[in-house]
This record gives sequence, structure tokens and C-alpha cells, in this order.
Amino acid sequence: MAALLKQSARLGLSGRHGQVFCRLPWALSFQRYMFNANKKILVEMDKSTGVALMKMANPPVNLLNLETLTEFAISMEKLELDKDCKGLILTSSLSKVFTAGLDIMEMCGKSPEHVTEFWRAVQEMWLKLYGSNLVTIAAINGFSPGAGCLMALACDYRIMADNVKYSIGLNETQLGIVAPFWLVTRELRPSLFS
Ligand SMILES: CC/C=C\CCC/C=C/C(=O)SCCNC(=O)CCNC(=O)[C@H](O)C(C)(C)COP(=O)(O)OP(=O)(O)OC[C@H]1O[C@@H](n2cnc3c(N)ncnc32)[C@H](O)[C@@H]1OP(=O)(O)O
Repeated sequence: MAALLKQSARLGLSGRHGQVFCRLPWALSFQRYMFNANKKILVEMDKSTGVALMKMANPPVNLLNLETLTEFAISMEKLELDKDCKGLILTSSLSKVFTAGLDIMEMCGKSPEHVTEFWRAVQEMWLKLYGSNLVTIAAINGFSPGAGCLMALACDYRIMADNVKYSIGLNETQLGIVAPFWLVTRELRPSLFS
């Protein structure tokens, strides 16, 4: 795990944005590639190590709206299809927020069809992460409430920045949102499935 984190530091947070399957020049050609569908999720894959660095990049607080969730699922699919990819580090491109969780505006005043589509995307995101064949690590570099906490829990390993200001936890009931049954039973009460 330490080696993976060292790798993440080496990969750096210096990815060039706005590119789809762009290869780095000369020596690193065919060793590293980056992709992002719409710039909300940035992926940098190092084929020489098999480690992908995925950064949520939806300022100001990395809200998980329909667009971002969809992009996340597509990015996960691409990595799962890459036979060279063995591990994934999930982190944030922002300085103090991992993710502020679900965008509550996606559930406020929207049509039942939209809300259904949104929750389907939430479930898809969780299935992709929790069910991934990759070794997954959440590098939690800031606040991580609600779905941010659940994303971290869905990873195999979690490491959080050592800063007392940052908090992580399940606060959705304070907002009147109940975590869905598939999540509570699978992740928060795994003994039911053992
Ligand atoms: C796998 C998952 C499966 C199931 C999930 C089930 C349940 C999950 C539910 C949720 O995730 S509910 C959402 C929980 N999140 C929160 O409660 C976060 C609340 N936000 C904060 O605490 C702070 O924003 C912060 C993350 C600590 C960052 O603080 P900062 O001071 O940097 O930013 P600010 O508060 O000014 O926010 C900027 C901007 O963003 C809006 N915002 C923040 N969070 C949300 C949100 N969750 N949904 C919608 N909008 C949000 C905030 O209102 C500001 O908007 P403004 O600039 O227009 O005022």
C-alpha cells in the first residue's frame, strides 16, 4: 500500500486536463496515458506499475451530481477493461475537499424520473467501486461527508490526510436522506452476508 501511495506521489497531481487518451511524449510513450470524458473525473494510468490515479475534479466541492457519477462509472469501466491496470487510487484534485457527497440539488424539486435516474447512477457508482477487481485505495485529502464517506468505505483501503479540520462520516440523516437498503446491508452490515 505504501508503495502504491509512493507511486501516487510520483504520478503527481500535475495531470494535463482536457485530454482523451493522450500519451505523454518520448520515453514515457505507451507507459502512461490519461483520460477524462468531461473533465470532472481525471484519470492518469501508469502502465509500468499498473496503478491508476483517479482524481475527482468538480470544484468547488466535488459534488456528485448525475454528470460526475456517470463519468465516474465510465472511467471505472475503462480501467477494468485495461488488463494492465491492477490498482486504483481515488482522490480529489481540490485542496481541502475529497467530495461533499451527493449533490442534494439533484433531489430537490426534480421529476420522479430524474430522481430515479440519479439514484440509479449513485448505485452504479457504488457497484463499480465496491465490486471492482482492482485493488482500490481512497486517498482522502479533505472533507468527506455522506457519499464521500461511503465511497471511501467501498474501497479496499483508506488513508486520510492528517488534518484535524477534516471530517468524514455519514451525516445524510441530518438532511432527511436515508441510505439505500443495498448499501446498508452490503457495506454497513456485512455480517448479514457472511
Ligand atoms: C456510494 C454512495 C451511496 C449512497 C449514498 C447515500 C447517502 C449519501 C448522502 C449524501 O452524500 S448527502 C450530502 C452530504 N454532504 C454534506 O452534507 C456536505 C455539506 N457541505 C459541507 O459540509 C461543506 O460544503 C464542505 C464540504 C465542508 C466544504 O466547505 P466549503 O466552505 O469549502 O464550501 P461551501 O460550504 O461554501 O460549499 C460551496 C458550495 O457548494 C454547496 N454545497 C456543498 N455541499 C453540497 C451538497 N452536498 N449538495 C449541494 N450543494 C452543496 C454549498 O451550498 C455552496 O454553494 P454556494 O456557493 O452556492 O453557496
